Amino acid sequence: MNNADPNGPVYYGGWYHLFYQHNPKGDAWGNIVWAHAVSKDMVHWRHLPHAMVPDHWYDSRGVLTGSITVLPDGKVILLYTGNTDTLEQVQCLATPADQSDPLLRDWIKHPANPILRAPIGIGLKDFRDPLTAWFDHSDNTWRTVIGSKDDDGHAGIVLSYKTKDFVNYELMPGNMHRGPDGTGMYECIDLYPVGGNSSEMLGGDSSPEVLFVLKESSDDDRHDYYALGHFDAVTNTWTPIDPEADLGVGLRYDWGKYYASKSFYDQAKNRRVVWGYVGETDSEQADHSKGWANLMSIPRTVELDKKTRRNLIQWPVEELDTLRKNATDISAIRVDAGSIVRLPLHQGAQLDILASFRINSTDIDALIEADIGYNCSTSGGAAHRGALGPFGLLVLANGHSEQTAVYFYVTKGLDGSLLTHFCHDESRSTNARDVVNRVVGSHVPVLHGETLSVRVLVDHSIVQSFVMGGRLTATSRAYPTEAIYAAAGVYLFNNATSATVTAESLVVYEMASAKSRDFLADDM
Ligand SMILES: OC[C@H]1O[C@@](CO)(OC[C@@]2(O[C@H]3O[C@H](CO)[C@@H](O)[C@H](O)[C@H]3O)O[C@H](CO)[C@@H](O)[C@@H]2O)[C@@H](O)[C@@H]1O
Repeated sequence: MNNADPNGPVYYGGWYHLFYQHNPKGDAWGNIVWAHAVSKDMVHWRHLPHAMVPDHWYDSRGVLTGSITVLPDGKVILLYTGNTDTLEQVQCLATPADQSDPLLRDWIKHPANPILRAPIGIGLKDFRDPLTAWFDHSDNTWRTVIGSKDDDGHAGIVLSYKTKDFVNYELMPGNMHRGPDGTGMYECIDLYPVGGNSSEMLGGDSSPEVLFVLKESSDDDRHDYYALGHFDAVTNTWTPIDPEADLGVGLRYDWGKYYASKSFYDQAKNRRVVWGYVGETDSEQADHSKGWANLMSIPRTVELDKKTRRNLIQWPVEELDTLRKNATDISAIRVDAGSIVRLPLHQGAQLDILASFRINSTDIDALIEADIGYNCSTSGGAAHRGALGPFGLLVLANGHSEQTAVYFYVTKGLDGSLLTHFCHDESRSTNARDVVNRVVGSHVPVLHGETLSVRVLVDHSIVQSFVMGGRLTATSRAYPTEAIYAAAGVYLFNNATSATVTAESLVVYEMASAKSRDFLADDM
């Protein structure tokens, strides 16, 4: 994509539109325009000409991230951050030149731009990424929020504005939310309801079971954090349901390489879909050599986990299943402690793997306590052997030099409680030396009677895992040099010392390529 953030995703005119931050002149950040692609299914994409380019003093250093709002009368509003000639971040408005064009190809920037500048006390470079607006019935105004930070405490803050015409804005008193000290600049804020009948912000669903997701992209550590909370429109405040899991310190959309996500409400299927971008973990020199950098994640539906009410569920959109072909069912394989099993597949580079595991219960019962304090990132990766883990899959693996391990690791407390972790170990994913390889992941809720399940999407240089039905996700980049195409294999492994594991269900689909291309007249 050269370069990054999804911008203004929207379903309009029968098309899914995805705009994104793009550098037409290189693979590194710079010369930022809104590139534009459309799709009927979010799988097969058609590229259109750039939608928004820097051509005014107020966005000459980049048309930065923003959003699209479709008003009830069909009017389309585009809000974005302009990076001015002095690198000040200002908010700008654009509308379609021809609203009857379902492709939304041409945009007109409003003559009053910039329509909003940073308020007193806010850094001129800390004011960006306006959110899709929603209507507040209490005073009949439109609301949007913009991310920033409070330098006193280095805490992320959510600034909210009201407007009647999208040209004039009023800053609402206080912050909708201030994160814990140290969270830093909140980029690309998102806010939406979950748990009720609809995840549409507009119009809302005021039933008591509704919670509001507040999400921020943390400029400091480049992870997407979210928290569940209550949103009070009257006081204009969002409050986390659990202060220990406040925004920027607890839950993440993804534990791997995934950033600057943005969701939209898909009225065609009454679902909320979220996009994030996946950066490179090799060197800038490698980006220059291959001539491109960064890609968009698989679009995911996002909803409240109604069983726990403590986390979200993210899952690849169902349309992705249309790429499936050649299923191999290898269910009911027993994997003894310390063993590895190669799966009989034709290729391992484009796969959709669905697996569920169960640990032999007598092995668990026989233990008094095991590996409490386990941490994916610091406990030694897939090579570290514990009593009840690691076990799972090796993908993009050739059996000797390269593999990316995706695995469970279960610990047992003295009180008999089990805690399940899911991790990606990238440390052996490539023979190349210019790559930042990590072990990433976290603990994931497993309820009584549930098997340990994971769906792994493998696509050449990217591995995306959806764990326990989507309660946790992890995305890794891998740059295998030998474990490629037909030489890329998949293995089951069990590196636990004291547990036999059964892959109760294991189905592997080969995946077709999506073959995106430029938009042609025939596509209409
Ligand atoms: O493309 C701008 C949008 O991207 C976001 C979130 O990804 O901000 C990223 C940010 O950093 C980029 O620019 C830096 C140079 O200024 C560069 O070092 C970095 O690698 C890039 O990702 O872009 C703004 C503007 O430059 C900067 O303040 C951010 O750190 C989003 O917030 C922006 O709208």
